[in-house]
Amino acid sequence: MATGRTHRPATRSRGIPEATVARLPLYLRALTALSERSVPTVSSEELAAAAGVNSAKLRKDFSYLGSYGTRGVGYDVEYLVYQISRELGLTQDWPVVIVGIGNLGAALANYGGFSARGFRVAALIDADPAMAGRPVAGMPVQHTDDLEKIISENGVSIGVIATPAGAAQQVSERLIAAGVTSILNFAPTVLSVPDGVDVRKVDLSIELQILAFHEQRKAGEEAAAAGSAPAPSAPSGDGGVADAPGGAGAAPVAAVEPPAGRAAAALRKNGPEGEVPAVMPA
Ligand SMILES: NC(=O)c1ccc[n+]([C@@H]2O[C@H](COP(=O)([O-])OP(=O)(O)OC[C@H]3O[C@@H](n4cnc5c(N)ncnc54)[C@H](O)[C@@H]3O)[C@@H](O)[C@H]2O)c1
Repeated sequence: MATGRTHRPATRSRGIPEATVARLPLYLRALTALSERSVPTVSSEELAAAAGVNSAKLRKDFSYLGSYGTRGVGYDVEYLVYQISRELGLTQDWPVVIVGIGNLGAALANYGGFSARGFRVAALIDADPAMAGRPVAGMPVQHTDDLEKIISENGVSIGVIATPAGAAQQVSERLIAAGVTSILNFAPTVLSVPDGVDVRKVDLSIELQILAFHEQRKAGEEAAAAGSAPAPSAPSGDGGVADAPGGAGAAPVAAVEPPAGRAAAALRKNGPEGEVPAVMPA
């Protein structure tokens, strides 16, 4: 697909694995809470527990950052906050646009957590002419006619899509042609994007389906333990998703139809590290 722009390759700095990158925000959230309580150092066990990650994995992840901690003391909280923020690119301001200012888009625009983490909402964009100029979260909604101009004037590289599913592909193509290279997609559809464009997908209904799967399995196990019925067979291992931040483990257990046509092509194109749910397992 011609995009009118050369995209940077989707590689990670210093070869940090994608799964590690996906856990860095979990560590950062836990470290920020410690920093707010003026805790100076933290052990790998404490931090792993606070982040909901296994401590051996945490130590391995931090080794990619060149951070090994001090025996008997642990990790310096402030320095780790800085290191992880730098690795995630959070030491700079990232302007983002939100496209589709309905229920979800307006809620996202009102969410204070973006700016607290260095993401400045540069513009709110909607296709409904009746929305144009209407204030949402203190900003006037702008019409999609001006999308390209808004992206270029604000130097936006991250776009959030909160439109109906049917509009999302076309919106993504316009965003990308205008210069956006990362998309957070809330619409329940698989986006087909060129190489070099990163897509993260948030789908709460898929998360609920995964929980439903676990509820069903637990109910079967309880019934089996009570001797009233055999437990239904379940995939072996730890339940599939808990160890796979970034969502690579989420899709196989979700009760969804296999994707067809363009969606399947996009999945093949993006590969396992491509368009993946952005919701982290707890
Ligand atoms: N990922 C999740 O967990 C999650 C949760 C809730 C909703 N959603 C999805 O988010 C999307 C928005 O949901 P909602 O409840 O806010 O819907 P909504 O109908 O309230 O809002 C959609 C908005 O998109 C605008 N729009 C439509 N086509 C557009 C286009 N081409 N360009 C720009 N704007 C356009 C509409 O004018 C409207 O204001 C839906 O796809 C929904 O399925 C996802």
